[in-house]
Formats: sequence, structure tokens, C-alpha cells
Amino acid sequence: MTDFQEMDRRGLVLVGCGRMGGAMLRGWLARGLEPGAVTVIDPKLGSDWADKGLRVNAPLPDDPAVLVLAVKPQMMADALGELPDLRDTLVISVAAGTTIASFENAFPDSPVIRVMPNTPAAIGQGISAMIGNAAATPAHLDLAEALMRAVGRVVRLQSEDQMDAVTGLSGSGPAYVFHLIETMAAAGEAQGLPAELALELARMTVAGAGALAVDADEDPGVLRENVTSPGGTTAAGLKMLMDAETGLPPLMLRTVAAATARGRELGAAK
Ligand SMILES: NC(=O)C1=CN([C@@H]2O[C@H](COP(=O)(O)OP(=O)(O)OC[C@H]3O[C@@H](n4cnc5c(N)ncnc54)[C@H](OP(=O)(O)O)[C@@H]3O)[C@@H](O)[C@H]2O)C=CC1
Ligand SMILES: O=C(O)[C@@H]1CCC=N1
Repeated sequence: MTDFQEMDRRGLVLVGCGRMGGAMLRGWLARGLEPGAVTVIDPKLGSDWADKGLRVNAPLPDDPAVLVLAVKPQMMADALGELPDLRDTLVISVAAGTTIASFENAFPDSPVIRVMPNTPAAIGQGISAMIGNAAATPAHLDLAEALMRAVGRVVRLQSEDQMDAVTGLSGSGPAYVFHLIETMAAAGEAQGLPAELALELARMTVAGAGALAVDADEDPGVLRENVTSPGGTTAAGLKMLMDAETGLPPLMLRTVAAATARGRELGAAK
């Protein structure tokens, strides 16, 4: 169990409890965060959060340990406008694009940490990247890391400039993988498999390969070669998939570049 002592004592405020905020909250509660210490601010909170002992749309505690901002970047200004002054509270934002500087305007002198998580956090399998402002002390960074470690792995960035690329890779990445499952299943169907069977094969292949990629000592390239018999079926498939002109490499390059650029645009729109 993670040590949530500071949050249990002073409180944690979550602003925005949709797909990402909800995924993190589910993980924190499962890891032992005291529900009564959590104030959730979300005007239309879903009924699945009822009867969990959370403080829902209630007045904020006087001096919460952490404020987690998980609203859409486009809604951030409105959400910030509704919050009282906070002095000793660690401000954590998971919003794509939205820069640390924009939070420093709203919370002068406050420690601010930008975190980019992803939705596998809901089952403790997320990966979060984080970077803090000058007011964020090592203790603040450790506190944020403890929170995010409760829902997966954590990496610390060297510079905020890396955050848009992180967003384009691991923040958005689960969607790319879900689409990979969809396209593999459709391709199996095109080869004559029933839809349900094709989906099950695609889903478990991606899940198993992902787990092996994490567990194994070898790089993904070696794991790929382990599947590929000379002159066999995989080699025939990979000839298409790895084509430098028409295959996955240029497509993935364009995909992550487009997501990264959108992150930059969202930041510039502030
Ligand atoms: N989804 C993902 O995979 C990831 C998302 N993020 C970031 O997380 C943030 C949230 O994204 P996501 O969870 O997908 O979005 P959602 O729309 O699912 O969640 C946002 C929630 O905030 C609520 N909300 C809107 N305005 C306010 C307000 N003023 N005060 C409090 N709550 C408010 C929304 O309510 P309503 O629906 O009624 O408007 C909604 O429930 C974004 O900034 C995104 O960039 C980061 C990493 C991954
Ligand atoms: O699509 C988005 O903008 C958010 C950020 C990363 C994942 N979802």
C-alpha cells in the first residue's frame, strides 16, 4: 500500500473526474487513499461515484495537501476561476499542453507539477512523466511521484519542452494501441475469421506481447526476431508492416508528430 498520510491528513482535491481524473482516483482509492480525504469537484459527476464516501462538490478543505487538475485544457481557465486562493498546496496538472507558466499566473509562489499520465492508470498499469516548477521542492516531487506510482510507473523529465512529445507518445498512446487491436481484428475478419474470435485473438495478442515486452530482458526488436522464422509467415507480414515508405514506421512518425504538435497548439492557445 502507498503511504498517503499527507493526503489523508490535509486532503486531496480533484478538479475534473472524467476519464483521466476518474482513472487516477480509482487507482488511488484501490491503493488505500482515504475516500473522506478526497474532495471531488465536477459539476456533473457520474452516479458510479456515489456512495464511495468521497466529498463531492463540497467546500474545499482550508489547506489541502494536493490539488489535482484534470479538466480539459479548454476548460482550465473556468475551473481555475472557481477555486479559492491556495498557499501551501501542491498543484498538479495532468492537462495536455497547458504550461506550468499558465498555472503560475493562477497560483503565484505555489509549487506546480505537470504530470502526463495515461488511462491504464485505472488498473495500476499507467506510465506518468512529470516535471515541476522552481517552487516545487524535492519533497513536493516525491509526493507527486508517490501519488502517480500508486497507479503505475513514473519518469521524471529534464525539461518541460519534452512534455508535448510525451503526451503524443504515452499520453495518447493507449488510443493507438486500442486502434491496433481494432485493425488487427478487422484484418483477421478479412481473412475469414468470425468477428468475436478475431477480436479475442487480437486483444490477447496485444496484451500478451505488451506484458512480455515489459517482463523480458530483451529489447522489443529481439522479441520481434524471436517470432520471425526465416522464410515464414511473420517475415511475410513484417515485410508489409515495416516497409519504410508505406508501413508503420512513417505512419507512427506522423501520428506522434501530429499529437505532439496539437499539444503545442493547446499550450500556445492559453
Ligand atoms: N483521457 C486521457 O487519456 C488523458 C487525458 N489527459 C488530460 O486529462 C484532462 C481531462 O481529460 P479527460 O479525463 O479525457 O476529459 P473528460 O472530459 O473525460 O473529464 C473532464 C471532467 O471535468 C469536468 N469538468 C468540466 N468543467 C469543469 C469545471 N469547471 N470544474 C470541475 N470539473 C469540470 C467534466 O465535466 P463535463 O463532462 O460535464 O464537462 C468532466 O467530467 C485533460 O486536460 C487531458 O489533456 C491526460 C492524459 C491522458
Ligand atoms: O487527447 C488528449 O488531448 C488527451 C491528452 C492525452 C490523452 N488524451
